[in-house]
Amino acid sequence: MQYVSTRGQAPVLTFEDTMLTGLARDGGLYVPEHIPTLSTDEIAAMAGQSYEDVAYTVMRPFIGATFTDTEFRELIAAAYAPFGHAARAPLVQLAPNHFLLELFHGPTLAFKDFAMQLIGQMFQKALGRKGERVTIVGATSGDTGSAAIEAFRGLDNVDVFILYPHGRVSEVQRRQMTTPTESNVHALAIDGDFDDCQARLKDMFNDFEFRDGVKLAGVNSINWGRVLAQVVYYFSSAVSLGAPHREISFTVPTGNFGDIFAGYIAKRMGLPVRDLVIATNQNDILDRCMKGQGYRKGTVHASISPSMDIQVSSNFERALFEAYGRDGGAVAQLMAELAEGGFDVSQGAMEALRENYSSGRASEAETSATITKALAETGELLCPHSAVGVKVADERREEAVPMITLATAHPAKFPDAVEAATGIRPPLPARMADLFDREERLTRLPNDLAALKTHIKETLAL
Ligand SMILES: Cc1ncc(COP(=O)(O)O)c(C=O)c1O
Ligand SMILES: N[C@@H](CCOP(=O)(O)O)C(=O)O
Repeated sequence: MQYVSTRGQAPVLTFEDTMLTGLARDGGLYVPEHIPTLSTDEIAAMAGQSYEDVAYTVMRPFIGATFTDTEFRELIAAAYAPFGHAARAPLVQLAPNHFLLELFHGPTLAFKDFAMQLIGQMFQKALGRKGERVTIVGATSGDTGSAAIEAFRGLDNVDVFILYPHGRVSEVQRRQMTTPTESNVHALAIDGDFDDCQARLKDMFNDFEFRDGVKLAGVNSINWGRVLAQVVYYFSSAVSLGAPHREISFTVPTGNFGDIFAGYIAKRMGLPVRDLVIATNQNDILDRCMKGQGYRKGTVHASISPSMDIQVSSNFERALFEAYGRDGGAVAQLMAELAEGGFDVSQGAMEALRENYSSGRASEAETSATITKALAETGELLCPHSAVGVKVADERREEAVPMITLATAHPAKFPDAVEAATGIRPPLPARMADLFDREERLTRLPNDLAALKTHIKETLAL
């Protein structure tokens, strides 16, 4: 399996090089040159299998010769062993034909652990074999950063720098990033929003002298391995509700578009997905775009679902690449227009997008009311991101087709919003009970590329 850039001008790479490279050198994102399919029998055989076995079947066709079958099975087993639920991604029923996919039983209590724990294993194996060291720089609105730090803390061949927007992540998220004591972990509080952090990260990748000098690697969903690992739970959950013999819809709380794009890949691989619903908070650029208003950057407004406070949605580029018939030149042109403020999606591409995705948004009041209502009616305590999903799913779901809403984080990561809506302050799991007693370590920096590069180089003593 080879990987190509969404902008068509970067070298074609293997899975291993794609994983270790991060952003393509033309500024684009890597995608598989073709999307493999699974037969109905192969999908049906997943019923009753362990999450790990489903993961192997779904991801194996994308890995090529990077790992042997045995190695890959071992990496998967090690990745999911720390999860706090035997099913890894259990489904609970909210209402007739509406199910919640709990993706928050990993070490840092968010869906990011599904991919990050596996990426951590794959990086270690690949770097150990090559005898190489890399510098991971990540941008986070809260959850990617904590998951990345957990996956890479203490490793010999990796330094990890995480840029998060100062004052715009929850206290639990911040402490997950600032309290690890390992010397290879560096939490950087940036004076800006998540879009600024992600833009500076992409600037670093596009500065080849810096990129090559520090051996830059990325673990945001820029990295194809992140998207790939998230495809698995679409299969495991759909099969447990009767796929491939019936259609299933999904609603996905969306910010950077990595998670829902993984759902699209599952569909292309043969899973009978009827609707993929993009659920946004008040930062609703994607919902506006799907409603035909073009893709135009606005100001990021802080919300009670802070991990989705994103306007420039990185993986939407991958969706556009597919919608424009895999025309890298067209995507490069759109991204140049985005840098100037935004663009209109052509009619043909809009139709292609609407064949696969629909959308909805939740205001702050609607999100809060959904947390209250879900507790009263189902006993489920939702995090605000999952509540955005449940609210939009309730508007979109059809009687005859099961709807699965992705619950992307544990309510204890956002205790203020949950307490305001329900009066209940959800406790952290026992293993994190002392999180608020641990000492914090962080560096505050301006939203300035030169300052960031200097800080990283000085920390690495380069
Ligand atoms: C809790 C939570 N929910 C939803 C999202 C949105 O996911 P994506 O960025 O893959 O669209 C994020 C951030 O990515 C998140 O941390
Ligand atoms: N919500 C994310 C934003 C980064 O998304 P990613 O999937 O590209 O890593 C976060 O929690 O950091």
